[in-house]
Amino acid sequence: MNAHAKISALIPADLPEPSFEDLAHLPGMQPARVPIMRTINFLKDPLGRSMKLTEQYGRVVRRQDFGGWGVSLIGPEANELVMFNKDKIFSSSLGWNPVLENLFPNGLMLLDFEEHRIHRKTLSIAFKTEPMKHYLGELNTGIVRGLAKWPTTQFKFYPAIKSLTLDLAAASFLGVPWGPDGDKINQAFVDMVLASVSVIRKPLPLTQMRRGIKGRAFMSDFFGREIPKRRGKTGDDIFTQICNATTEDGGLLTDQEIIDHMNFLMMAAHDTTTSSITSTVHFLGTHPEWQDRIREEIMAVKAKTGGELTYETLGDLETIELVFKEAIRLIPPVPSMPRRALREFTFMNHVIPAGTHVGINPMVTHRLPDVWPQPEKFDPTRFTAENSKGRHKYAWVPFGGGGHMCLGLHFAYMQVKSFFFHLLAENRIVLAPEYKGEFYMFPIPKPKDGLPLTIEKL
Ligand code: HEM
Repeated sequence: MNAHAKISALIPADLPEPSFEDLAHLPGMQPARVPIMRTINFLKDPLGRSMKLTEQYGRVVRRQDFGGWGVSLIGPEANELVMFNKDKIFSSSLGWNPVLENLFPNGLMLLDFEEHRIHRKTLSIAFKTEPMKHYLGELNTGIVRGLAKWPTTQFKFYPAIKSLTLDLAAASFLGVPWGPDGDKINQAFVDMVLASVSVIRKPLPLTQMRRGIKGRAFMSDFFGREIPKRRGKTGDDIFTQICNATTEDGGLLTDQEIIDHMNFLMMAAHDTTTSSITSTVHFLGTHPEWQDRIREEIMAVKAKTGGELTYETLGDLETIELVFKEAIRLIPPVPSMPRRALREFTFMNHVIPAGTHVGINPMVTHRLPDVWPQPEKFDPTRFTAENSKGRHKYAWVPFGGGGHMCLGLHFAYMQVKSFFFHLLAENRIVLAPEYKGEFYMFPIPKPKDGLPLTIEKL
């Protein structure tokens, strides 16, 4: 496989960039006098603004965000059309590249169609049962060690979990503790992630993008030096698995491909897991009765296994799964997903031209009242088998769907279960009385105040 991408043969070279006039027949925004103000206002309240647009215009909305024109498609049917992508109309590569290409070029999510399929199949080896069992062991050990270091008085949860998930990644992704280079790797990685969501997209001096690009160079160098040590070796960490993964034609990935995949994987895993654990903790704090129900299941697992969380007992922790699903319904870690239409298509009787930037929006779909009665209410029982009957398959899409559905989904569930298993067995999460947490909902949700709380020993 060629190291550098590689626009899929299905992507026309002369794809137009639709203007307001090209989209004028669609419901939605009029051109703003000062477009940057529109972006600023959107960033102030992404959820409120997006909900309002849907109430005002419906499920196909012409939008002017971040300077350009595009279309938001809302609802389960839209999600299915775009994510399932039966007719290969939508390019993920052309959707995500403007956001991520500088820092995470050729990451799996930035590939399309056949090329994507081949790489996805190759990487899947790292998420099979045997390596997953090993990761669980690493997660259990790392979480117990990490929790022991947390204060017994009030502290900000968000920075603490962010640092813990990064430590956990060292063991399960790289198979080593961060070591002497640890702080530098940590910083390089944090810089890359921050740059990927920074407003200034050019690597000008003193910008986050410049720091991110430097971080990428550092990480690429780190992975590049490590690859020869991993090839031909056995190892249960994701990196070693990928260094030895074979493609359909029996070959190994090139060094550059491994570097690109590792950089992307760590980014895809880190902030999303941090965000989702944080929102779950937030809702468990505001609804403590769910902590007790989860604890009962934890105790049952402990009684069964002699105290451990084993791979085989993950399925017994059903309640944490319900709570987690409800938390990421309300606060999806990836609130919207970009694509670009390669051909003209029709949705809900609206003809949408080739080249259009198309956004699908879990943040809004997850709050549609016809799909989710009393959408603002935190109610994990929505996800019991009984209550899920008849719900559209694409109504709940925090992990996406179709060909690009999150490859780390089971890893994420496992990490979340391991975290709460160890946290709640002997502790409870306590928020200040009357605490009302608020989240920045975009680009990756996080609490505005860092989520101050106390972990109280029972
Ligand atoms: C709660 C945690 C997570 C959430 C909510 C999440 C969400 C998502 C979403 C929405 C996508 C699809 C984006 C699109 O279609 O445009 C995605 C893709 C992906 N995620 Fe995750 N993710 C999470 C954790 C992880 C973890 C832990 C890993 C790795 C261990 C991971 C690896 C990936 C990869 C490789 C892709 C690209 C898949 C492809 O394009 O085929 N994610 N994730």
